[in-house]
Amino acid sequence: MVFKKNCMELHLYDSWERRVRRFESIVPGRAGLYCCGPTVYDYAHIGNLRTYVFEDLLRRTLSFNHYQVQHVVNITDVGHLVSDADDGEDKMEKGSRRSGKSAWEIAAFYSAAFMADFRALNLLEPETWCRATEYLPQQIAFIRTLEEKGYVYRTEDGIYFDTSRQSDYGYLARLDRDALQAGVRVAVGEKRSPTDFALWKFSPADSRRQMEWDSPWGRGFPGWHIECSAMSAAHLGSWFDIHCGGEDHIAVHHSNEIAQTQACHGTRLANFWMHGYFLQTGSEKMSKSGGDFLRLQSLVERDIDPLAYRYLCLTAHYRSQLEFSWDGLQAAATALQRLREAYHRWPDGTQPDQVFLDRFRDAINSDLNSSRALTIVWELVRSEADVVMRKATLRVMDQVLGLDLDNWRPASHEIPAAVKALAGQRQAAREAQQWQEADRLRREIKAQGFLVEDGVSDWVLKPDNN
Ligand SMILES: Nc1ncnc2c1ncn2[C@@H]1O[C@H](COP(=O)(O)OP(=O)(O)OP(=O)(O)O)[C@@H](O)[C@H]1O
Ligand SMILES: [Zn+2]
Repeated sequence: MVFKKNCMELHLYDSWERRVRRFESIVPGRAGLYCCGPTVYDYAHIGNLRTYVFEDLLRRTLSFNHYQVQHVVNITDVGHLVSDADDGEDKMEKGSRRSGKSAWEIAAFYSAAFMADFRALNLLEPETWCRATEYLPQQIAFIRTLEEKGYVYRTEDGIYFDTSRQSDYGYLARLDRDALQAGVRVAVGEKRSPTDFALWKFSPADSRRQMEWDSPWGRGFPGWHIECSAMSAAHLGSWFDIHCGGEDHIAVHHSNEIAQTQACHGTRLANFWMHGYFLQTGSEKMSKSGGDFLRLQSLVERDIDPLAYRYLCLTAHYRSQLEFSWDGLQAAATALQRLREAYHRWPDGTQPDQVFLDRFRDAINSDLNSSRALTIVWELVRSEADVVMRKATLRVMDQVLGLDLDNWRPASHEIPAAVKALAGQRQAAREAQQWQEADRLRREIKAQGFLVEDGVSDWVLKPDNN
């Protein structure tokens, strides 16, 4: 798994070939990057966000290697069903029932929440965000071409892609189709093969969906996989540089994107397929469906800077699973704090240390070895190199790591223990309904330069800036 060759040139792991190979862009100097985006029926959890941190690291590394990156991220706001086998409810309609809001309202709400997380993690804004519901004509045209080429069939509930037409279907996942096919019952109105997938699903005959459109095959909605093939091709063409997602996409979503693109355009869509591995809780993938998940906001509520989570992600290689623990996160927060303090102690300079920078480039160009890159960062920080040079070097490295060192400001007021003690006394006075004493303590806290605010079950202290 570890890639040892000296690779000042960028080398990346390609899931299609299952090896690390040299990255060369299709158009010199430019790199097209498509990343499967969130299904906006709920908040993103920090597992989802780990994948976007990996993709951001990739994007920054491409820029570091002087590629002009065209980065496209989709928003899945229709068609992602609860089950990968094309059964069950659309996650958006399910989210709508849960919240009592319309599917359109929750799509807008959770897209905005996702983008707030994106910014909090200092992820670079993609050139293009694209929503599946805004690309219906492209998806329908795609399915029509597949139909004309004889790749589809109709069942009672939709239009399906016939995977038996492709001898190498599922190559990305090295799928054993014969084993899958064995023992499968074939019935009228059902899929012909377990690997076949929906391109278009019909609205139920007896009820209306919130999100549905007319099509040549009947009223309904597009399948999840067609959206990514259609939108990536719309923005990057049907043969572009890199397509990313989480490891769970290899077996179904990306295998299906490749199958339908091969059938429609004769390409496997992207030259490199790259996958971020899971954030785990216990031995399980952190997942929304599992219910037990942490949001970025859950960390903020515990006073943990979102960038500490970014740092934690960088400590592990993107192709290894990362076990979440609060201790690990706290250690990342401490390391980030020390890095920030060192950086801000040093005077500004413009001349980086070339030897350290070359070692850093070598690490990051070795299939994004971010943990090795961080080790080099700390060697630099603890080195004897001139501090002005150290700062200039760290500034360049941070363009890749994205820890936003430049914009961090030391807190102007640490809250003194004596003020915290006064706030505790005031809380006790309030609980005893001694309102005058509570007010007196509030004034005393204010005299020391702090404001105390009452939360639902606790109090919060803030510097009094007036
Ligand atoms: N635990 C995880 N760790 C890392 N990446 C993940 C994890 N779970 C999902 N992802 C990735 O997050 C991205 C967004 O996925 P999406 O919003 O569709 O959520 P999802 O896969 O439906 O999540 P869940 O399975 O938790 O319901 C995808 O690239 C997916 O592969
Ligand atoms: Zn996708």
